[in-house]
Amino acid sequence: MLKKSLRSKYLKRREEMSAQELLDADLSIANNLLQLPVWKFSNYHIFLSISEKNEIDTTPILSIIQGKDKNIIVPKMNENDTLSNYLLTDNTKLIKNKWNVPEPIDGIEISEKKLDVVFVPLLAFDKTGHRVGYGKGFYDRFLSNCKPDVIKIGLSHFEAVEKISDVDDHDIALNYCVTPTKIYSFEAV
Ligand SMILES: Nc1nc2c(c(=O)[nH]1)N(C=O)[C@@H](CNc1ccc(C(=O)N[C@@H](CCC(=O)O)C(=O)O)cc1)CN2
Ligand SMILES: Nc1ncnc2c1ncn2[C@@H]1O[C@H](COP(=O)(O)OP(=O)(O)OP(=O)(O)O)[C@@H](O)[C@H]1O
Repeated sequence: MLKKSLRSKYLKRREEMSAQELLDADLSIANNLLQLPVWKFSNYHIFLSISEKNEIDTTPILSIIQGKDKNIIVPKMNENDTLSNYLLTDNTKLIKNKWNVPEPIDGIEISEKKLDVVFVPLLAFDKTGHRVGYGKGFYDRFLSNCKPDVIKIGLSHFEAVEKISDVDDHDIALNYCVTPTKIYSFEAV
């Protein structure tokens, strides 16, 4: 399927989820993440959710990472469709930007090269680990600046589609994708 049709199909599926379904999904995903072999590192990058768009609420995952005493780094959108990344501390003030993404106002900026694990938002993904987002290429651009062995973990409400047919050279595949019921590992692909 083409990215454009996947985008509209999965935005709609998400809109149709009930509050209880969303809550269950968030907790199951956080719980499944504990099984991944990714917890020995220091620097974990995670998006803060757009609740208005029924995104996976990353709050339970934040608690897990905090509980493990790791550094948490969160993105801030720039005008030119790039991301800057800031350390999340007790003092970090978060404000929703015009797309309803909670973001730090300022703080300690962290280089992409320091990140060990990145949790990636998505609308749909396929069996080879390619993903579709909102379509501005933020994450493809950001991931291309991370170190080559950064671990990329997609978080998805829904299971994999067979194939995204218009994958291009910019698209960076995930290492894992976690859904409420399954852990996909793309290491061998
Ligand atoms: N929580 C969260 N943070 C994230 C992402 C994400 O998917 N989720 N992103 C993942 O990449 C980036 C933000 N991506 C975005 C891409 C497009 C639009 C946007 O333009 N939205 C319009 C509809 C589309 C349009 O008009 O072109 C809108 O909401 O009105 C907003 C954010 C960075 N931070
Ligand atoms: N590394 C990059 N450098 C320059 N342009 C890029 C890069 N990655 C992606 N793009 C451009 O960004 C646009 C959107 O890409 P794509 O459709 O893959 O977005 P997406 O992955 O769905 O969105 P997002 O990453 O924001 O969730 C495309 O025109 C693509 O060419």
